[in-house]
Amino acid sequence: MSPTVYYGPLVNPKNLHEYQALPHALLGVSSAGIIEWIEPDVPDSSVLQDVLVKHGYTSVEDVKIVELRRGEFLLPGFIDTHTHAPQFPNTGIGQQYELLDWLQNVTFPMEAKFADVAFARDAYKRVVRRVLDSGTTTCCYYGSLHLDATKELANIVNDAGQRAFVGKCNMNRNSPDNYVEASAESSIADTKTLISYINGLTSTSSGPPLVQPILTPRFAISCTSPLLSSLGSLDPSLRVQTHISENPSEVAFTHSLFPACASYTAVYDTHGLLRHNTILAHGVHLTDEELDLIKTREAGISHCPTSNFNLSSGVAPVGSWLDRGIKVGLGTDVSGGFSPSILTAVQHASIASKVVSLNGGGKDKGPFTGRQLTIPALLFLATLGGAQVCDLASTVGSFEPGKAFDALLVNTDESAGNPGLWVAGESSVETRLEQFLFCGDDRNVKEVYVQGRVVGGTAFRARAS
Ligand SMILES: O=c1[nH]c(=O)c2nc[nH]c2[nH]1
Ligand SMILES: [Zn+2]
Repeated sequence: MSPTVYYGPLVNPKNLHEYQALPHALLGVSSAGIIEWIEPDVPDSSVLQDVLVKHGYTSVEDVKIVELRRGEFLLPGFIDTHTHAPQFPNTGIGQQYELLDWLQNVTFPMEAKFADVAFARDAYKRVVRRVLDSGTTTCCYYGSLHLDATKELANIVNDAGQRAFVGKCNMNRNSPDNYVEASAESSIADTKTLISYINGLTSTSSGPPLVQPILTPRFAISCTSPLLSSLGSLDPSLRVQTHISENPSEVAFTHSLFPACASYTAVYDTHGLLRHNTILAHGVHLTDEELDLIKTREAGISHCPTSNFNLSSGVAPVGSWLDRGIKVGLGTDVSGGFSPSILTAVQHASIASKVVSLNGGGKDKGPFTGRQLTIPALLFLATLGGAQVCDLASTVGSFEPGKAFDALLVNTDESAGNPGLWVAGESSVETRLEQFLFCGDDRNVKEVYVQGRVVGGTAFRARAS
């Protein structure tokens, strides 16, 4: 890969309160896919040569220059902090159920099919392509409980060049006979085998491996205490993903299974699974004491609003989490959620925050509690917030020298094939971003870059076909 310089509009999240919108930016990416420098304002392309010389190139010939066209802008890639690869074939069905019935009637039967590795391979190829083309450059994947199928998922993600965490479910109780692990010991043995396998994959890009293993206790209900303890005593540098406090019946069942634990959160904490690299999906019904514990342990929460609406789980008080300083990202949670796109999660996160706001209360507790999420906050959750939750904020989530170039080239021009929604003429970068977040879809995702390499998007697909 040659060094590349991108020239044109760029959107860069900074924090929950602000983002940069630069109409004429220059961004230099090394041949290893690392951002080397950003020039925020180069309105006149005639000075391009001077700027390049300043950054060590002797001439324009030394680099590939990608000049963005009308309606295009660069955005850091989306980070999906929670989804289930083996549930994609179920997308869009089952919304009549709440969580526990949905698991029994819809989800476990589908996941059980992933015992068949050929079936898994076929499904996972399509899953990973769809997720990448939706603009997700980093994804936290739950696999099924099957070792071989989850190895296939890791292979496919690695071959596709996506940055990802891949885990196989640990679940040795309260699951159907045809979809349960035989014992805590066999669950741990398979988990260790998967970790070694993923750590042994050869990365398709330069730099650190894009695919990493992640511990995946499905949720407390499906794991015995010995299984949770064994997982908690594996290498603490391993990330953990699990579900928490999604639905009232789930919370009550969890309390009945772990009567000695003060709370659902305490179940994970007492088993060594609540730590700075833990991703907790949902958290809709967490108490103040639990939120304090999550903050103390520096764990993060994956907010999955599409799923929370779809399975009638509730409306998460995300603003109060943000005011407490808890790390928050977005998750699609397919197929509890019915869309693989973080854009849908952004839209539903906005609506969920408006529902919380309409219900009133708590506005005096901080800038986010009880208020609707702003565009800077929504953008942050979809990018940098997700990176923090994944313990990857020094690598991805925004455009900064030293970070990987994980990015989207967004096309909001009429020609993208999602026409009629965009303000005609020369609208500002801010307007285009807001319209993309609320009306955009994968037709507007022209190129998807992971570590500088194009791995998805409409133009990528057109070139491949
Ligand atoms: O949204 C969810 N999806 C799942 O597959 C699941 N398993 C436990 N809890 C869960 N919640
Ligand atoms: Zn989930």
